[in-house]
Amino acid sequence: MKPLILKGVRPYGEGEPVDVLIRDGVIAAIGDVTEEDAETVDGNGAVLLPGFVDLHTHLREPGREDTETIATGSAAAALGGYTAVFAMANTNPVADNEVVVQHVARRGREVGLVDVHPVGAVTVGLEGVKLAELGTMAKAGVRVFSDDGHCVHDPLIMRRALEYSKALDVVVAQHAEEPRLTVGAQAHEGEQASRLGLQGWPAAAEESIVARDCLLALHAGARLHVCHVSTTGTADVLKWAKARGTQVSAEVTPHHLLLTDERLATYDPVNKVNPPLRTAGDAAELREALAEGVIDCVATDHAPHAVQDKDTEWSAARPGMLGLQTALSIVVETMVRTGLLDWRGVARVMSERPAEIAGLPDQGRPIEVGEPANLTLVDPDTTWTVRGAEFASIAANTPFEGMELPGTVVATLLRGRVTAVGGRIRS
Ligand SMILES: NC(=O)N[C@@H](CC(=O)O)C(=O)O
Ligand SMILES: [Zn+2]
Ligand SMILES: [Zn+2]
Repeated sequence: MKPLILKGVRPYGEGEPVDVLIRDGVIAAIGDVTEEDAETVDGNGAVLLPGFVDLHTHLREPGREDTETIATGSAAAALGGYTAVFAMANTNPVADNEVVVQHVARRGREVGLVDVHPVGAVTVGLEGVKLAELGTMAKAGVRVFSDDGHCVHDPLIMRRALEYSKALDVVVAQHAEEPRLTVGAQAHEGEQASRLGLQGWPAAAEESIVARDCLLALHAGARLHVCHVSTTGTADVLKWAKARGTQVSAEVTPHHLLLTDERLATYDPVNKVNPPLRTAGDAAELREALAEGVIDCVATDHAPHAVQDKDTEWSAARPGMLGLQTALSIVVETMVRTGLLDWRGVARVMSERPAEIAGLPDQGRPIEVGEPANLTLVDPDTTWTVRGAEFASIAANTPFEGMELPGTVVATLLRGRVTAVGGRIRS
C-alpha cells in the first residue's frame, strides 16, 4: 500500500491546517510532511476526526438481503464516516450462536470497508426465555450482546445475563421496553397520539426497565449499555444511576435528537420507529444529556426496511429508519451548530466513547503519530440534500428525505486505506 498524505486538515477542527502522513496503516507524521510517491487527499481545511464507531446497526444479513446486506451496509457506513459498526443480532436466523456470528464477521472482513462486529443475542431466538450461549460467542469474539428489537424483560434472565457478561468481560445492551406497557403501541403516549387516534407507547415503559436494569447491574457489579434512549425520564435515571457508581452507558440516535412526534400528523410510516419519536422537550433534554455525558454516545439504529413493509398503513408498517449516511449531519445540526458540542465532543460521542464501551483497542484513538489510521475527514461547511434513493443502502427509508443538512464526509480511512472519498466507495 502506497503512503497517503492528507493535505491541509485540521485535527479536531483545531489550529491551522496541517499535513498528515499515513504509512502502513499508521499515522507516521503530522505537520509539514514530504514524501515522494504518496497518494494525496486534499483536505482544504476539513476537520479530521477518529473514525466513527456505531454500536447499533441493523445489516439484515442473513435473512433480509432484499433490504440490506453486509456489503451494502458496509458501504453506507464507510460513506457515513464509520470505521466500525456493530451488527445487531435480530437477523434470520438470529445471531444467537457461534455459526451466525462467525458468518457475519467473516462477511464483514471479505467486504473490508468497515470493521463489522457481530452482536450476539442474549436469549435463544430473541425469545427472552433461555439464555443463549454467551460464553461460546464471546470466545468467537463477540463483545456486545443484545436482544435488540425485543427487551430482555424477565428480570431473572436479565440478572443472569449481567452476571455472565461480567465474568466474560462483555457488555449487555438493552432495548428498554416493558412489553406489558406497550401492547399495541404505535406512537409516543401523549397529546399527539390522542389527537391522531394512535395507541400510546408510554415513557414509563422505557424508564422503568432502565431503572430496573441499572439496579440489577449495580448489584451484579456488571456493565450495562442502554440502547436508543428517548425520554427525559431515562436521562434522569441515568444521571442518578451514574452518580451512584453504576457502570452504565447509553446511546441516543440522531433521529431522537432532531425529530419529534409532531411529524406523525401525516401518518407517513417513514416516521415510525421504536422507541417512538417523542416530544420537543424530550429531544432538547437528550441533546443536553449527550453534551453533559449523561448519555455517552450517538448510535444510528440504522434499520433498513423494504418498501412493502414500510410504505403501508401506519399500524402495519415496521418501525425503523436508515441512519448511517445521515448521522454525522444530524449531529452537526443538533449539537455543533447549537454550540452544545465542539469537534472534540463530536469525536467523543461518535468514536471514542463507543470504542471504549465495546472495548475496541484500535478505534476511537487519539490523532497522534504511531496511532492506527482509522480516520474520518469532515467538511463542516458544505450542505447537501438527503435523497434516500441515492444511499448505498438497498432500502431508502430515511425520515430526512429532502432535508438540506450541514456537514459532509470528505473521506474515510480504515487502517490507512481510503474506503470512501468524495462521496464514493473505494474498494
Ligand atoms: N428501531 C426500530 O424501530 N427497529 C429495529 C429494532 C430496534 O432497534 O428496536 C429494527 O430491527 O427494525
Ligand atoms: Zn431497539
Ligand atoms: Zn435497533
